[in-house]
Amino acid sequence: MSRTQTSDPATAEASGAMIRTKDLVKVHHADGLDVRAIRGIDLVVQPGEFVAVMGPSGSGKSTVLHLLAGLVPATSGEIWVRGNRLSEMSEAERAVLRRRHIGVVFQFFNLISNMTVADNVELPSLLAGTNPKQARERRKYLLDELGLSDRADMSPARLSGGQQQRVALARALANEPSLLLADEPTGNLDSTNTRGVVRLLEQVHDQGQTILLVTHDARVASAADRVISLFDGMIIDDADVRPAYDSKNTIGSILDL
Ligand SMILES: Nc1ncnc2c1ncn2[C@@H]1O[C@H](COP(=O)(O)OP(=O)(O)OP(=O)(O)O)[C@@H](O)[C@H]1O
Repeated sequence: MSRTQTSDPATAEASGAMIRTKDLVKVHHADGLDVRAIRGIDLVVQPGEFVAVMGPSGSGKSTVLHLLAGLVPATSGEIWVRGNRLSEMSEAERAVLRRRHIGVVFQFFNLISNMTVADNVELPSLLAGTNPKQARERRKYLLDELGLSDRADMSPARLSGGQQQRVALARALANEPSLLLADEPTGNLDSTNTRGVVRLLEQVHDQGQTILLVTHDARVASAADRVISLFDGMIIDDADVRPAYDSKNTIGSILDL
């Protein structure tokens, strides 16, 4: 069922959307060239939704995530996250919004190599003022769920790309963010580890957190409530793939969990 007609930004603001964009445009400037990466996106994501963003290489998926995380400014148009208009916030205010409410996993994991895996995962909780015992328990739970408990005391620099990617996901989820933004969280993973990540995303979703992730993997997209297809910087399809807020139905059988 196409739902592009129902994503009305005006309605969404009144209904407390987690994400709202209006006429969002992003032009990258590089080597004297202008690349129109995002060409007018109106998007509404409600709290608790699990949204997968798909599309061919270069269609603008990563750019959308960076914009929503407030890491790059829009060329024109507006973005609201949890009702905060990103363009009206300072850099520092956007950093606070991310630290308190948004977990981000990008293709470059930005793990700190002179800290252990455990410390990397605990850091966001400690920065947010969580007590150390709780931060440790949350870290243990996440690393266990992602099959990384035996790597806790190592430097991330000594892990494989797929392991680093899972550490980055654990770090993003440490604070139980109300919004998870993830770029290809299973891109480097074999099917066993993909199942582990999807299982964790299902749990996060069941707890009511909002997820917006970019994926090329149809198995991961099957876990979502909604799949948005980008092409040439525009949304060309926006479809409910299963009843919203019913995350316990088909994914188990699809992934043979
Ligand atoms: N920092 C940048 N400077 C210049 N152009 C950029 C920059 N980042 C992205 N682009 C261009 O913007 C367009 C969209 O890129 P983006 O990375 O968002 O696509 P994508 O759908 O995530 O691709 P992929 O699936 O390959 O990661 C591409 O044409 C890309 O070359």
